[in-house]
Amino acid sequence: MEGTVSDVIEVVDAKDLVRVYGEGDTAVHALRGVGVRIEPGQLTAVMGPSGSGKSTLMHILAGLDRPTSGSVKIDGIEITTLGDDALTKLRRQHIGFIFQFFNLLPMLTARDNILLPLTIAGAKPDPEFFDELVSRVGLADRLEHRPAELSGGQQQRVAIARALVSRPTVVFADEPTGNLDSRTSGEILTLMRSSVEEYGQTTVMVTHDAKAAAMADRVLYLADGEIVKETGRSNQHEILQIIDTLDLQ
Ligand SMILES: Nc1ncnc2c1ncn2[C@@H]1O[C@H](COP(=O)(O)OP(=O)(O)OP(=O)(O)O)[C@@H](O)[C@H]1O
Repeated sequence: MEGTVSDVIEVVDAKDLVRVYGEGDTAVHALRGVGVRIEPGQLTAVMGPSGSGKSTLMHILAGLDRPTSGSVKIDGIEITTLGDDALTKLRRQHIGFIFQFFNLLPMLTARDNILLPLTIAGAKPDPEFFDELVSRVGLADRLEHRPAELSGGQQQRVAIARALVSRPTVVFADEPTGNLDSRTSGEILTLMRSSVEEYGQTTVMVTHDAKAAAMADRVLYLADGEIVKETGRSNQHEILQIIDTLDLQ
């Protein structure tokens, strides 16, 4: 039967991911057989010590890098075998990005930065959703400012709105609070949590921040290229214990 609950497709379904950088004696095994399934509407945090493979995993799941072997499906589409053009198109349609250093275009206003994914895709914004999004991220009176005229927190809000504006299948965030003070980090995390609650936005976030992980529905812990542990929502005590064990900070 088609369309039954059992047909629900994972937003992200990755199997047996291996990523080796370099060759021979100098080869680095960044991922050693990682499998991840992400269900819709969840905030997943990925934690682990420096060099454990978090960014490598995120880049491969997001189609920014290719695995040495293994499979990644986004919304049921196998992306590891797509050609470059098809992969670029898939990223535009299905994926939003939030980076540690914001990655805004300096010559564009906040408005044009937010609209960029739609502009590139030749799509028109839904004016109602745009207004709602801009007010949710608190930028209604900053839309005509350029990034240099905005604080770090405001720049990250622009980046969040840019990631959400096309209603992507999944948002990947790489240490979104890594370059912000603790108060601003808290505001940004609250905003990311609310995009999960309000818009059902599936989000995967690499983070070193225990507060960020405590807001997640699920936390995956990587060590030396493997997933070594997984915990559920807001189990701060357990998260802190694991951070201690893995010597993350
Ligand atoms: N382009 C590359 N060439 C060679 N080795 C690489 C490359 N990118 C990453 N690595 C290596 O792969 C391993 C995993 O790196 P990765 O950046 O994924 O770790 P991470 O957990 O994100 O670290 P951090 O928390 O410090 O950002 C590391 O040993 C790293 O040095």
